[in-house]
Amino acid sequence: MSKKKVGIIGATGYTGSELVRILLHHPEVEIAAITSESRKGDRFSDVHPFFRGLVEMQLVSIKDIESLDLDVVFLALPHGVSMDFVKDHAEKPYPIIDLSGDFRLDSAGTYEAWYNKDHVYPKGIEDAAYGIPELFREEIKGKKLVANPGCYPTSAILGLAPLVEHNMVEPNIIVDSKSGTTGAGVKAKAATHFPNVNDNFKAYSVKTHRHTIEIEGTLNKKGEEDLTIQFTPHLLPVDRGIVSTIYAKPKEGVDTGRINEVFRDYYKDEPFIRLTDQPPAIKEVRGTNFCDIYCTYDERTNNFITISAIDNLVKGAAGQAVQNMNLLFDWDETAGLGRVPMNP
Ligand SMILES: NC(=O)C1=CN([C@@H]2O[C@H](COP(=O)(O)OP(=O)(O)OC[C@H]3O[C@@H](n4cnc5c(N)ncnc54)[C@H](OP(=O)(O)O)[C@@H]3O)[C@@H](O)[C@H]2O)C=CC1
Ligand SMILES: CC(=O)N[C@@H](CCC(=O)OP(=O)(O)O)C(=O)O
Repeated sequence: MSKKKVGIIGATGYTGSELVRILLHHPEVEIAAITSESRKGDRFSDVHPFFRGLVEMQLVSIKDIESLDLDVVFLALPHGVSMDFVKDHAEKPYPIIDLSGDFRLDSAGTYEAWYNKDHVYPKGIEDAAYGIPELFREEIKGKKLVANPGCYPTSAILGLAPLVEHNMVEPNIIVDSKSGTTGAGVKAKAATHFPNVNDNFKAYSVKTHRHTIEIEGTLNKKGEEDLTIQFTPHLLPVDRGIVSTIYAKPKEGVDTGRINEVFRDYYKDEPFIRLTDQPPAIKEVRGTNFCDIYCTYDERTNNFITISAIDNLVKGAAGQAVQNMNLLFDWDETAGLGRVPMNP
């Protein structure tokens, strides 16, 4: 069987180059096009020198992909830009896996409220499946459009889903997350400038981060009552990795001693979820599609505590996108993703 042809749109950024890194060793695909508007005509390895001798192909413009007969397209574009692409290419035969936030929420109104931007293609929101395979495997299969989740939401949702789906927790939940700076993208900005991040640590977007609604909206599809998430992101002085620490009160009458059994059962056949007996570390998942989760109950404070760790560029973005592609094509879900974490 010939390999499927993949297009990667927006590959001068971090998730685009991470997609190339993963797909280079995927047994079922060949990379047919890598696009950039700002660097078209340059070699991919000129933009990302760590690919020298490995990927020497030329970057092309989005308008050049039409002649290539692609089988699947990944969008590694900023939100607000992806939706234009999806609108213009909705009738093409290939499925699109969008890494931006443009199709993750439940309506154009919700999007406009949290992103301060008009949505140009609300039909895409109706058509898209939310791409966390562990929770929405059946909905993702056969879709033309997958809304790949945000990095913080991936870590929070996977750390909470078993408790929410088993109706074990009160609806007010605290999610306290810390991310490496690649989460902010490749463009230079003051917030991620070396002296502002190095040897430093701070919270940002308190009460207002757009991932709050993504976490709430997604978990509400799984639970019996609507949740309110107090989500606070923090910036870590590391390049990649996210740890989320989650606090939830058990519902009256819940058998709190069952928490480990509930998580074990919920994730029993999941190749990328590893339940840990101590709090996980970002270096234990670095470069991989794993989400490591620790869960416990604190009798003194009457809190469930779960702690999850992912690599924001892999399970939080490109790796999960490849996992979604594997589902769409009915391939082994782990194809191309079998890596050992890079530690130290
Ligand atoms: N970084 C992360 O950890 C995660 C990111 N995401 C999402 O994935 C998408 C890609 O993220 P990431 O790779 O970090 O982003 P980057 O900012 O690193 O890269 C975005 C790419 O999009 C292209 N682009 C096209 N049009 C525009 C435009 N108008 N403004 C800016 N860039 C443009 C650029 O390439 P060129 O101009 O050369 O064509 C650029 O390389 C985003 O929507 C992000 O929110 C999701 C989960 C995690
Ligand atoms: C550290 C950092 O800045 N992280 C980004 C989130 C990255 C991500 O997942 O973004 P999307 O939902 O836009 O895809 C932020 O807080 O905006």
